[in-house]
Amino acid sequence: MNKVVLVTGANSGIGLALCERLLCQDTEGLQLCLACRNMHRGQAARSALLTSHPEAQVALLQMDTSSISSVISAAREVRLRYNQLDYLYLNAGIMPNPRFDVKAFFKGLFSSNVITMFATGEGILTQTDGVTADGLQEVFATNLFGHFLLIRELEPVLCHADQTSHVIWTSSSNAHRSAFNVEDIQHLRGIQPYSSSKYASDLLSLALNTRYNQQGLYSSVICPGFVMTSLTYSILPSFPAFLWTLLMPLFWLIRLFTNTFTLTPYNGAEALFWLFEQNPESLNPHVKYHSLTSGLGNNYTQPRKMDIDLETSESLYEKLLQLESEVKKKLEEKLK
Ligand SMILES: NC(=O)C1=CN([C@@H]2O[C@H](COP(=O)(O)OP(=O)(O)OC[C@H]3O[C@@H](n4cnc5c(N)ncnc54)[C@H](OP(=O)(O)O)[C@@H]3O)[C@@H](O)[C@H]2O)C=CC1
Ligand SMILES: CC(C)CCC[C@@H](C)[C@H]1CC[C@H]2C3=C(CC[C@]12C)[C@@]1(C)CCC(=O)C[C@@H]1CC3
Repeated sequence: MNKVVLVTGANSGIGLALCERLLCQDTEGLQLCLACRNMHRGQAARSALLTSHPEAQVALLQMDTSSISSVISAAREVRLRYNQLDYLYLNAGIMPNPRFDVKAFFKGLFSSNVITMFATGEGILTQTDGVTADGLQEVFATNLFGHFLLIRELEPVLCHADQTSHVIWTSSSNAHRSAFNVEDIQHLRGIQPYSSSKYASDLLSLALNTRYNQQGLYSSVICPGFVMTSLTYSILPSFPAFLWTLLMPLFWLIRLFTNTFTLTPYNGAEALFWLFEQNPESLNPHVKYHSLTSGLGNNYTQPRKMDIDLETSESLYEKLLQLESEVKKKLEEKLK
């Protein structure tokens, strides 16, 4: 039986590396669906995958996770194309207008927190958020809410009594409880929308397990480590990509102290790939699976307990359900 795998944000970085790794492992038994907001970039990714795996079944799906109508019509298309979805990788993500606090960085360099700073980016990154056409905070809509809506819309192909399905979130070590407020789930009143959205994905994954395990749907979260992609390049916009490459020897050195410097999309996709091979029923809903790379360059996956609780995850879930019904009502009125 072919396994059907849908990946959001599949046209670049960690998402594309995951697709490449999945096809390397099993070209013929997979039906890959690349969900991309930009079809030109999606086409380029599909062509690259088919060049290295000409026999593979790779489909494209247009979806902008920040747009309610786009998610709803993409989900409708998925329901038409497939009877069952085995894996749903929720990987698309943004960190818009990042601000790198140089002063805090140098202060952190000479503190006892230096390893944590390099592993999580804690204390040195803030962002300025935008607002989507639907009136939602952009980071929340893209990284979390669009994906939540997608799961809800895909229930008929994800929930089967006799078969399990696995939803896998690309979260982050930058997901901090301190950045999240359950009274402000969109992070309207803060300067760390990225961290808030990733912490919310950790909470949501737990709530999904509570509500859906009996229907065969399981959810897990991973952290890819620090990976050089367009998302990280944008943190220092005046720093051209080749300068990042020049810094690689320094990063390899740092890797001797923190195995979270996975650096390449291939390494960063390790935990995503590892989860593909696991029985979802055997996984712990309270842990995050980290992609790690040792000083010698060996990749492995390590579970680490998350700083989350059931009560907050349930409150978040209720608020997401409420927002879902509000946005759907608005959409119906617009279509009338
Ligand atoms: N790089 C790192 O160090 C880390 C990354 N992560 C997470 O990994 C995930 C992948 O990021 P990464 O590979 O690094 O970065 P990339 O920028 O390379 O990949 C992000 C992907 O998400 C897509 N995307 C962005 N916005 C939307 C949208 N509105 N609708 C649909 N797709 C969208 C992008 O598409 P497009 O090409 O059109 O922009 C792109 O394919 C993200 O969730 C990120 O938060 C987590 C921890 C560390
Ligand atoms: C010599 C300097 C130019 C080195 C600067 C390094 C920092 C820019 C990076 C150190 C740890 C990195 C990190 C992230 C971004 C870049 C760093 C702060 C993330 C926050 C990116 C997004 C994530 O989801 C988690 C990453 C953690 C580590």
